[in-house]
Amino acid sequence: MRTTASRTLLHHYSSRHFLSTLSQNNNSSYHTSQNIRRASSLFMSSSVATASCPPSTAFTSSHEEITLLTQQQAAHIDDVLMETFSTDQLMELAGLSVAQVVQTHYQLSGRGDDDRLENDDEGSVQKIVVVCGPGNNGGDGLVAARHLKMFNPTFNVMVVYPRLASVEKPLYKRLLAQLNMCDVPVVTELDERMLLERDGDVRRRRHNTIVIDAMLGYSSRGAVRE
Ligand SMILES: NC(=O)C1=CN([C@@H]2O[C@H](COP(=O)(O)OP(=O)(O)OC[C@H]3O[C@@H](n4cnc5c(N)ncnc54)[C@H](OP(=O)(O)O)[C@@H]3O)[C@@H](O)[C@H]2O)[C@H](O)CC1
Repeated sequence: MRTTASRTLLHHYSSRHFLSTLSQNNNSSYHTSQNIRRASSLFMSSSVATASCPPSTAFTSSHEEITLLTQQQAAHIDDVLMETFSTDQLMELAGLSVAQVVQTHYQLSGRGDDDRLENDDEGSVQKIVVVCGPGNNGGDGLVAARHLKMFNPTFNVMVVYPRLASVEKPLYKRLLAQLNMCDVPVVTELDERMLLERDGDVRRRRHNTIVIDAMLGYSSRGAVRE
């Protein structure tokens, strides 16, 4: 029974990532998709997800109904998966799927030959900023940034990693080396000017930046601190 549930959970792992993030951060920058809704119903029908606290529902800005997991439920699902899968594997799946949902939702297509984004109108996306915390949730963000860049090298992706210096684990060192290989800049502070495509180019200021919140997952404790 546990193996079957485990397989279902793994298959939809990344969608859980979205769900738990949404439940923990009311101001999450993530948007939902049909995939997430489908995954949520699968989660809730799995024996692993039947925790003492029942799941709740919420609506996104586009009025899609989604199921939310509590911090405890999300951690429990990871505990079950960690009996069989490594952190690297789960992180890779979570980050890849975040990248896929962002690309699909925002219909990102990269730049045309003339160094402009295709469909360069007011709704186009100029930059993707992934803000990463010091834990595994931040690791998911590092993976998502890499995949977005690999989907299309012309995507303007950057990582903000405020506690970069305190991250000692070999896993994070590898993830950072991979970002370096892919030419994704990693900074510890976000300077507002980084959000502009070109200094002094007023036209480009109107365009959008996607901010992916990968700061805190289910191990978040108390009020947010530096
Ligand atoms: N099986 C797994 O573990 C996997 C989890 N995944 C994702 O990772 C998160 C859970 O990861 P975890 O490392 O346990 O923790 P977090 O990323 O949520 O954050 C822990 C760090 O955050 C700091 N922290 C905690 N509370 C606060 C706060 N209020 N303000 C600022 N900083 C905070 C904490 O810092 P300390 O100073 O207390 O050490 C930790 O460093 C899970 O949600 C999944 O998204 C992966 O997908 C892979 C598998």
